Amino acid sequence: MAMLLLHLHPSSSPSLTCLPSSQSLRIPTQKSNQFCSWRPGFCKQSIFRISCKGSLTTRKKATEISAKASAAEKQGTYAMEISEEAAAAEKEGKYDAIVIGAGIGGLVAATQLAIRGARVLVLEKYLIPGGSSGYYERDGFTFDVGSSVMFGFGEKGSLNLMTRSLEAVGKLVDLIPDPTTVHYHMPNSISIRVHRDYEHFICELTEKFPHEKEGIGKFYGECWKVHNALISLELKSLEEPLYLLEQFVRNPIACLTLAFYYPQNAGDIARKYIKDQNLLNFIDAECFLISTVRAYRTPMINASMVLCERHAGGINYPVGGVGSIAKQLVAGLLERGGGIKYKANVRKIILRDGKAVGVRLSNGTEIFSKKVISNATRWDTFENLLDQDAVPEDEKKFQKLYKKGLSFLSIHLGVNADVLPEGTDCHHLVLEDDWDRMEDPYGTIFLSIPTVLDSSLCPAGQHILHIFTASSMDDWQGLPREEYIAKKERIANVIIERLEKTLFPGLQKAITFREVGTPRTHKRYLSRTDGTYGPIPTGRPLGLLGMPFNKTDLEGLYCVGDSCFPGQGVIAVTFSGLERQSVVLDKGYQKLLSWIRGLALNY
Ligand SMILES: NC(=O)c1ccc[n+]([C@@H]2O[C@H](COP(=O)([O-])OP(=O)(O)OC[C@H]3O[C@@H](n4cnc5c(N)ncnc54)[C@H](O)[C@@H]3O)[C@@H](O)[C@H]2O)c1
Ligand SMILES: CC(C)=CCC/C(C)=C/C=C/C(C)=C/C=C/C(C)=C/C=C/C=C(C)/C=C/C=C(C)/C=C/C=C(\C)CCC=C(C)C
Repeated sequence: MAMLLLHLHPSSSPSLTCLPSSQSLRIPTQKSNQFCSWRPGFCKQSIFRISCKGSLTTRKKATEISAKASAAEKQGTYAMEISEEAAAAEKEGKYDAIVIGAGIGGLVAATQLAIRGARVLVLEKYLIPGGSSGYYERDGFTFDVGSSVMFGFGEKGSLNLMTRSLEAVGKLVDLIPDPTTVHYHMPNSISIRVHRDYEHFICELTEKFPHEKEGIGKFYGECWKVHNALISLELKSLEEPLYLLEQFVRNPIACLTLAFYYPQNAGDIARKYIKDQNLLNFIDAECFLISTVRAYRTPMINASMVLCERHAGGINYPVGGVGSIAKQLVAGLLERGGGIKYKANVRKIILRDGKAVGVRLSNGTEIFSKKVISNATRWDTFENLLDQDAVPEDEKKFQKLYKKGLSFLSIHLGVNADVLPEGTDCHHLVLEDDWDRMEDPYGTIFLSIPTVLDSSLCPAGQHILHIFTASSMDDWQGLPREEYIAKKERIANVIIERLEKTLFPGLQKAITFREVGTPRTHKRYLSRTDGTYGPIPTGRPLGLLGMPFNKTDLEGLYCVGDSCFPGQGVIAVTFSGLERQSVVLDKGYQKLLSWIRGLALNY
């Protein structure tokens, strides 16, 4: 293949059936600022199934493959899944593409290539797919490794990227709609639920800040403007000039709207309309949840996508845990002739005449391909997998604009079910008394309780509490083993005590299972340098302007994942996997994009 062709399958509008039937989703527009007209009864917890166009046989085969993979994994033999086509390609040394890493970004890129007939091999260092969106099993509990708030499974618009990526390989996952995206527990006793129903949420927020009713409407209204523009486009890579041209011709208003907001940040727009410092802090928390920085450093396009899509497509939890998404993508990849090898640690990207032509594994094996796609972070890709003299100038630009965000301390708990009050929400953000601690290590606590939606993830009469909070690798390096373990338990206890005080009296005593991970754990199992959660801007960014796309300045080397446009988040890395590369106007257009990114550097 002289070029990579990656884009969404054209036949991609899934049909959604709600079991039992509930009201259909309403997508508010920016005009919809009618507060307090919300009525209860909307979308009770029901499982809905995304039905795919794939044939029954394909789906049956897929289920069998997933079951086989799960069984192999349990027996510890899940080292390699490779189709006959991929095995033949390996023998002939003829892969079209090697993907380093089976995170969601890597798997989406691999499957999108495979459906276009490319011979693809994914190389994953760990034992199972998914990376941060993986899972692990202990004592009857299925824990999500990281991600748990799932966008991209919506019914309408073009942002249902998860559904469409799965559907492209004939796969489906059963979903449980989350009626509340997140329950905020913030300083000054601010307790706010982000209901799936937009008006219900706006109503609750306005009740807390009645004097800011107009500002609230205007800020969120401007977010809807961006969201409406986003959903009206066919979403593909902005690196494809002909696609962009086509979108501009078809929908000039939407494209101009996006171009207008492209270099802007959510915080500046919020400050145009809102004066109350508590409310501005709350909007910072809304952005922090998705970008781990405050609103003035969060691109307006990303903020709008999240703040609106949670009400439009909604947040939906995959039955069986977040890990089922990666399992299904792998099954689809295998059916489309691709392959995946686990415990395959890529040590170097092999360059010939400045061009990426393959990879070398830690056991010395060399595998060659026409293109290499890295799902490792850009730091890992350019600092570890390539020699320093090979790092292109454009990467240095990226490293000036973005730095590694903090890592996480994560606590996975099993608890007796009766410690949770009735009606407890699935996701919580807790910062009790000081807004200034929001971005600090151990400041804000993220809490996810997936078992309030899917009780199959734990033994009867129990719940899972997945708690995480920012933590720096510097805090954990060079400690002797015993000190390391003691420190883990000490800090975890403080976090658990805070939750006991704020949300769940009696929590300590209700714990039946407990496992604590640190930035060292993240680094080890996710192979992310310093265990970083993802890139954050070094200063005040020009919105999304500085974010690099997939193509790198090294011929044959592409990146996907959260250090590519549009950034952190499972739906964002899915977008990053939907690359399409055309040779038409390629070089000149790439130069133009690089020049645009340069503007962010000079700002
Ligand atoms: N880390 C968390 O706790 C957490 C929590 C919530 C959400 N998330 C989201 O998950 C997203 C990350 O997705 P992603 O697709 O960018 O990446 P990822 O980190 O999920 O996956 C990358 C994969 O590449 C593998 N890998 C890395 N280097 C390798 C090498 N040299 N050889 C072989 N395999 C290698 C890793 O083992 C991992 O499986 C982030 O955007 C983040 O928002 C993460
Ligand atoms: C040429 C140029 C440059 C331009 C032109 C103009 C235009 C046309 C433009 C366009 C654009 C576009 C298309 C864009 C797109 C974008 C997108 C898609 C975006 C997306 C984003 C997403 C995101 C950001 C997401 C995120 C999420 C997240 C991160 C999440 C998270 C979560 C968590 C952390 C959870 C936790 C919580 C608790 C537990 C509480």
